[in-house]
Amino acid sequence: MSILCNIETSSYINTRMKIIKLSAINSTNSFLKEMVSDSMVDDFTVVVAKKQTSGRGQMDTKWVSENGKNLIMSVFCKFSELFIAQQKFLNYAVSISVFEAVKNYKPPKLAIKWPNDILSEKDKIGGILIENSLKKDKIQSSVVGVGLNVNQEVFPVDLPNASSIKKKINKEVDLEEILNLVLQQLQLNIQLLRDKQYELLEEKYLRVLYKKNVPSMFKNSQNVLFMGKIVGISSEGKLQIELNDETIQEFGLKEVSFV
Ligand SMILES: O=C(O)CCCC[C@@H]1SC[C@@H]2NC(=O)N[C@@H]21
Repeated sequence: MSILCNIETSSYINTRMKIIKLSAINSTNSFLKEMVSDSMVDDFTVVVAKKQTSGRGQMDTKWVSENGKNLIMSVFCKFSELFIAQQKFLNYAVSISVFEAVKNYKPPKLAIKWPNDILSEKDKIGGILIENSLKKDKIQSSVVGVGLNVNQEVFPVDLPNASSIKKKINKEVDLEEILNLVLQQLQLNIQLLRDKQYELLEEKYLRVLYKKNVPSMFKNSQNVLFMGKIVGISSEGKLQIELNDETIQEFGLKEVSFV
C-alpha cells in the first residue's frame, strides 16, 4: 500500500488500542477501510492524521481542516450483535463520546445537533462520519471518523458557522490530550453499545441534544418553513418534531434542516 509511507508512528496506547499516526493521507476513513479490505486491522485500531487531502463529510460533502491544527481520526470497531436497525445507537455512542471529550474544555453551550454534529453555541466544531460494513441484517464493523476543529482560528467564508474549541475558549488545546479523551470515551460508550445499554445511550444523547423541547423554526425538503420542537428520535433514527397542532412528524436526514 503506497499510503503506508506516510506513517509517522505506530504504537499501542493500551493493550486494546493500536494507533497509527500519519502526517498526511487522503482520508483517515478511506485509509482504514482500505486496511480493513486487506484484513490488516484489529478491533479498535485508530488512525490519526495531521492533514487530509480528500477529507469526507456526511452527504458527500468535503471535510477541510487546516494542517496540524485539528483532530482528524478514524477508529475501526467490530460488532457481533449489532443490527442495522440499531444504527442509531452507534451514532449515539460516538456523538456522546466526542461531546464528553470536548466538555472538558468547557466551550459555551456545547450540544449535539442531530444526528451527530458537535456544536458550541450555534457553531459547528465537530462532525462524525460512520461507514459500516454490513452482512445480512447486521453491522459487522464500522469505520468511525471524527473531525474536530480544535486549534484552527480561520475558516473559509463559505462556512460562516464553522468554529473551533480554541475560538470558543480563547485557549490552545493539546491535540494529544483531546485525542486521548476521545479514545477513552469511545472505549466506554462502544462498550455500553456492546453491552446493549441502549436506554442509557439514548438518555445520554437526548440530554444534550440541540434544541430538544425548544420551539424552533425548521425547513422541510420542499423549502417550506414550519415551527415545531424536537421531542425525540424514532426507532429508525428519524428526528421527531412536534408541530403546533401537537402532531408528531418524523424526518430523515435530507428531509429537514434548522433555519
Ligand atoms: O460532515 C460531517 O460533519 C462529518 C465530518 C467527518 C470528518 C472526519 S475527519 C476524519 C474522518 N475522515 C474523513 O474523511 N472524514 C472523517
